[in-house]
Amino acid sequence: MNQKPKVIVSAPVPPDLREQLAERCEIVEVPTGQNPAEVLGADARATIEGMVCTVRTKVDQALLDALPALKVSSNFAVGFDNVDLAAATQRKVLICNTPGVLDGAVADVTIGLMLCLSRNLVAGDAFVRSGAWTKGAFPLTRDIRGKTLGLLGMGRIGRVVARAAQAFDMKVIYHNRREDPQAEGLATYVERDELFKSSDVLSMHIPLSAETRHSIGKRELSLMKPTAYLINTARGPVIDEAALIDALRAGTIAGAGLDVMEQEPLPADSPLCALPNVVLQAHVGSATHETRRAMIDLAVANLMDALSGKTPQAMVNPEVWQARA
Ligand SMILES: O=CC(=O)O
Repeated sequence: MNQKPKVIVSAPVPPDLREQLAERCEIVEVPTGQNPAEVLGADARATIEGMVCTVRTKVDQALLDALPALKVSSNFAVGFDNVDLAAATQRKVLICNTPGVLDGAVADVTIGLMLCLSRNLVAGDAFVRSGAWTKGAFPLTRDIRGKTLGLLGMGRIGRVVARAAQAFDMKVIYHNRREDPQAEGLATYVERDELFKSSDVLSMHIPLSAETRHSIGKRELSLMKPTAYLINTARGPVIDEAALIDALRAGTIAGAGLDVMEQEPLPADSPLCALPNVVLQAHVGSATHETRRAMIDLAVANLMDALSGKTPQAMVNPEVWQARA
């Protein structure tokens, strides 16, 4: 009888799914976010063929060196900025992720942040609770209806946000590396600077990479309208946070809604926490019971498929798979 392949589980896999995985693989537990190279001894690591992990696991050169038999690493996330993709591809380690199943949940948080900012809903809650309402009316806010929503990045999530914005009668514009035929009828392509200049609400839907890190800085922020809001549900480091804090303090832009930051978890002494024109969330774009279940189902299916020779549904570096065939 063939031995079951050994896999690291370093993600919240629910018991029923864990049972299915255990029928096909030998599970080696690594607490979520801990480095398998530090948790496991060299003997245990030597025969690991697969891994399912969160973005808190850095799949870098050092970890790849520590897992010499690794064939597949399956991210419990759509983002894969935790992975040194060039190193993984060079070592023929297949990287999988969870696109598609979280688009609606992330889009919902994007729209939620937009409404919180434009209608000042978070401050409104505090206003009522504190009794301030008994002393006077809450200040007027701003409509989003008829305004322009700009999307930087027009992938799956951007398209769901664009569709949702139609229900608010918003004009949607976008900028991508190239014009996207799938955006036709949903949003109008504009040049990058035009996106910053024309948006009343500007939302980030780009992945984090060497190219996009700090790609929104002082220059981009200075192009924006002083009445505009910036929303980030993608990855914190795509924005130069120091420049954003300066812009928020100076009133270069009206406010920001951030589900992601440069440092996560965000410490309470971050200047962001002291800014009244910011709405913060704890990186919860995909954090619903339904969506997280769909994500872990897909992440584990990707892992089991890759180890059993079946083409996984979602591969980040499919060239590794093709080269194996
Ligand atoms: O941030 C969440 C993800 O990348 O899935």
